[in-house]
Amino acid sequence: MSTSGDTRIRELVVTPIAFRDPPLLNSNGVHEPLALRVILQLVLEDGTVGLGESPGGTARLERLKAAAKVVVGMDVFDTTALSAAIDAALLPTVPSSHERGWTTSAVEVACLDAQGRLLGRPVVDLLGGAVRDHVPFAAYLFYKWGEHPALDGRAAVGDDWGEALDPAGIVEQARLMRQRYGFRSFKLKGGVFPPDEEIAAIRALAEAFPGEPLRLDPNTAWTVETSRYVARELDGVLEYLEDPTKGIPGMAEVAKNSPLPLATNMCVIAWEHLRPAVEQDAIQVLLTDHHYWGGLRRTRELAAVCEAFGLALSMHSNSHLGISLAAMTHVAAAIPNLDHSCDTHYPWNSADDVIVPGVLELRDGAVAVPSGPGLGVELDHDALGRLHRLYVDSGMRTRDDTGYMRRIQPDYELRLPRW
Ligand SMILES: O=C([O-])C(=O)C[C@H](O)[C@@H](O)C(=O)[O-]
Repeated sequence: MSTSGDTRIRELVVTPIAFRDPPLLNSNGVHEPLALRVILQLVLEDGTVGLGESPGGTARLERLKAAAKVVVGMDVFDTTALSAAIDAALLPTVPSSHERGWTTSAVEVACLDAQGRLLGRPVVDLLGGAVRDHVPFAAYLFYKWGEHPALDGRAAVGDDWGEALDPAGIVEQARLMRQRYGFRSFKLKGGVFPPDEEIAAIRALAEAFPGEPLRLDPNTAWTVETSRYVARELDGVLEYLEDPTKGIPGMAEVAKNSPLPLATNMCVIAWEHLRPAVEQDAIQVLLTDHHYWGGLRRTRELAAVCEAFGLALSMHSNSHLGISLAAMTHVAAAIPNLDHSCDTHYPWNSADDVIVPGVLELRDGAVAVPSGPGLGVELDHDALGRLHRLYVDSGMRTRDDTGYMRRIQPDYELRLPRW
């Protein structure tokens, strides 16, 4: 452990990868057979390497490559200056601060991993220390097909989760999640079937898992009126209702009469959204996500802002691998006012991870905070190479749930709100 070496950044290696994803349904369509991420290796002059992970797709990949040019020669401990430099480089072509946040966040995580390795301390210690040694996660339930159908000469691709297209299927999926990972709270991704069918699925879950926290997230598939109806029907059954309708004003309309707290990771996704959301009392729970809130330290700051305004905290996830799970776990461990278990897609994707197995385990519905230096996880270079080749060979460059759905069901129409 030493910081007496040269802590300037020599290189940021940016590697796009693809990994297997099941046919999970949502209000935009269905997950494709592959999901995309980008893996970062931040190499310091003294040879220390910090890891980061970002959602993939051409736009995010190109921005990370632009960031890689900016960071060379800067000090890895200078994260404020690093984020400002990346932000300034992206500003002319990326006007949205939310969009720029995806890039600065991924680089900040790699910096904190490198800092932790240099200091011999886990990242959570750089965020103020752990207030919990295990972070609780919720089982992320999806309506899903039993397999990706045969397409373009490719055979059908099944998995060991099976089909879930009705309340019984969702309860069965929840039982498997409980059996395999011990989850003690459940989130259902809705917006797929008419609201009464999704209400029935939530009631079936409540009966199968009495007293355990439940959430429903239709990703803005409903009108204000439908959202109010569902909130009334599920009063006393859900811990919160997530993004039932679009936008801060729409959510505020629903919140006026909702007996349930409303949560979001869609209408409050950047600092400038906090003020109107609070003024209009549009949400009661914010799902943080370090991937777009500017990194782990900014997420810790966001938690303090939420505390000041009486907003409860949960955590959002997208299809991700172990570097992201480690980062999510460290930051969640450092937030005193984390009121709800965090979301994670990890059970759907962990078979294809890029980290050496053994550190991150979902057990009893929680992940133990890694105690090794930095994020506490090591890169599996063979796995990275394999998943990079899969990316190159697949030709897939952007996520397109709607386009994929249309190829399978040509009459599929994207409508938000749908009901
Ligand atoms: O909570 C959310 O909105 C998400 O998790 C976004 C994801 O893209 C989810 O909808 C998915 O994986 O289909």
